Amino acid sequence: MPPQLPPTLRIHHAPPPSHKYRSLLATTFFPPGTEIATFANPLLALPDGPSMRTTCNYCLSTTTTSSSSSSGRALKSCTACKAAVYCNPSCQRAHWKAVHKAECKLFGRVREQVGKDWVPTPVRAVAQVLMLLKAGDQAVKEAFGEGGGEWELEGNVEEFRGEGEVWRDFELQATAAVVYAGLLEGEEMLGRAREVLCKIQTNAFNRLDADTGMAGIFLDAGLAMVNHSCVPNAFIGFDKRTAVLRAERPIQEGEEITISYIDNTLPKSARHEALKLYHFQCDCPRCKDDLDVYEVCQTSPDTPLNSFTLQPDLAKLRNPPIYRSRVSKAEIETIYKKWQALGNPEGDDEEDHLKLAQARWELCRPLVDARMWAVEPLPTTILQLATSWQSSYKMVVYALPLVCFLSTECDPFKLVAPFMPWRIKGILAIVKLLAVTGEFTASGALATRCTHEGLVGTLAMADQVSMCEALLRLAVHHGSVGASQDWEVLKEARSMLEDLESLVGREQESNLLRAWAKDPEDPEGAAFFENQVLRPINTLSSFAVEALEAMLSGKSLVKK
Ligand SMILES: C[S@@+](CC[C@H](N)C(=O)[O-])C[C@H]1O[C@@H](n2cnc3c(N)ncnc32)[C@H](O)[C@@H]1O
Repeated sequence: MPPQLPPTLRIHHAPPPSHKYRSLLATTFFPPGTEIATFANPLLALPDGPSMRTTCNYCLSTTTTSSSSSSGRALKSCTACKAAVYCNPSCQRAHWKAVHKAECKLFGRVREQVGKDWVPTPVRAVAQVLMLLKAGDQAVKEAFGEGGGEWELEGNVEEFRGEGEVWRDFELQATAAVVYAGLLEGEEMLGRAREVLCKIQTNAFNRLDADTGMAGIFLDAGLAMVNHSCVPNAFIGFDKRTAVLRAERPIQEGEEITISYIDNTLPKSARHEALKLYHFQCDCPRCKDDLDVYEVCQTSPDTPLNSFTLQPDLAKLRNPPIYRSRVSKAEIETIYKKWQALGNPEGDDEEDHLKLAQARWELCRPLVDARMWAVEPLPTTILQLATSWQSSYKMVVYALPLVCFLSTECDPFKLVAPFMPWRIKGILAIVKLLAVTGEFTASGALATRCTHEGLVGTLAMADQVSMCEALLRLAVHHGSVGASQDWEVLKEARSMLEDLESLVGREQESNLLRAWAKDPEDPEGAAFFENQVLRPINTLSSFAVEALEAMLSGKSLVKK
């Protein structure tokens, strides 16, 4: 079947000298959070090479062990190649029909030649395309064939060819794909394989899984027409084998739809470095005026949506930190470059991790002094520490102020729309830690697990169950807007909320929170949220920086 575009979208051809070529336009108005289109029949959808034994190779649902799927059932290997795995027979049949029939023998060749049972993702993707072209697949021919048809993908081949090292790497990968696909290695075939690889690099989206972090690639000929902006009006979410394009901001009928190909909250030079892969000069407003996250947030049409969030102070979202001018944009670029150059520690040595965290924090010092919490690399530095503390016996309680801080002082400025999946994940992180501290509080163990009196006192006074319920109501509300109903994080939030609602003896609190969730202006409900949820979360958040400073300077936490 030739590719088809959903009726909510149309293609616009930009006249020269624009290098944009084609773009996607909306055929109707989309309010923030609404679904623009789904893409359920991709040309390519594959898990990342190393995770192909723990991910269903057809529907791409993930699992943490090789022996059990997320539903508790074992993933079954293809009996012929023993490399591709599936969560059920219908996924296996569908994959066989879609591509595995052509690629199954590839894994035997790989095993024979390099002794592995997986292939790097781009190599497998190119091999799949070459085999589908050979099999005469119509949609793949239109996207990858030569002849400049309407659906032929942009490959920026000449630009890639001009990049010495990148091109040499492409040549190696293309050769491997041809060999593993069992095709004849003539110059024509190798040339075709290189071109396919250029098209995949330019048009496939990284299928980053918000639940597991595992990536893979996804390529749909229609979705591939969407251009980039560092202040996009849309974003893509993945639900197994389907990509969903959603509005991030209001989109008018006839307006171009844009997404961000990269992490658009990084400083300008880091964004441009990441965009090099796509060979164009970004001239979006964030790039033109070198706006930082606070400046983008200030003018975002989505700011009012935050009135039902953990940062409902819209004036704060519209006013950047007062000391912001103390750190110039050039200084931020330098900090970011030095921070990146620090790299990652090898191995699990605690000392090495601590030293690196100290060096990162010291580099961020000017941002800390200017209270520019949402400017990278500061939020990532805090997130890395929060993540490692969450699983540390000694530090788990101290992770709580950090995640509260990220959800109140960093995320709302970086990702203004509250339904963005990473913001919802941040809220769930608070709930999970409150479940731990709630148990410590109930069993009397809190004071022995934490020496910070302010933290212990706040938790002792707080109604941690109501805090969890309010947070879950926020997560369920925004998760239902910005993600699919099958999103694991949303399902988890729903089930936790059900458990809390069924607790006896807290009907009054639950009723107040239900009233607040239905109408955030409800006076009693709003007052309850303000006093019992927002206030303790802000207090916890206020301990984050001192906890970080104390821990990173090797002091135990000062008693307050
Ligand atoms: C995924 S494709 C997008 C569709 C593309 N415009 C086309 O007609 O095939 C990515 C390529 O589109 C172009 N592109 C994307 N965003 C752009 C932008 N903001 N300005 C100029 N070109 C852009 C670049 O050539 C990039 O490599």
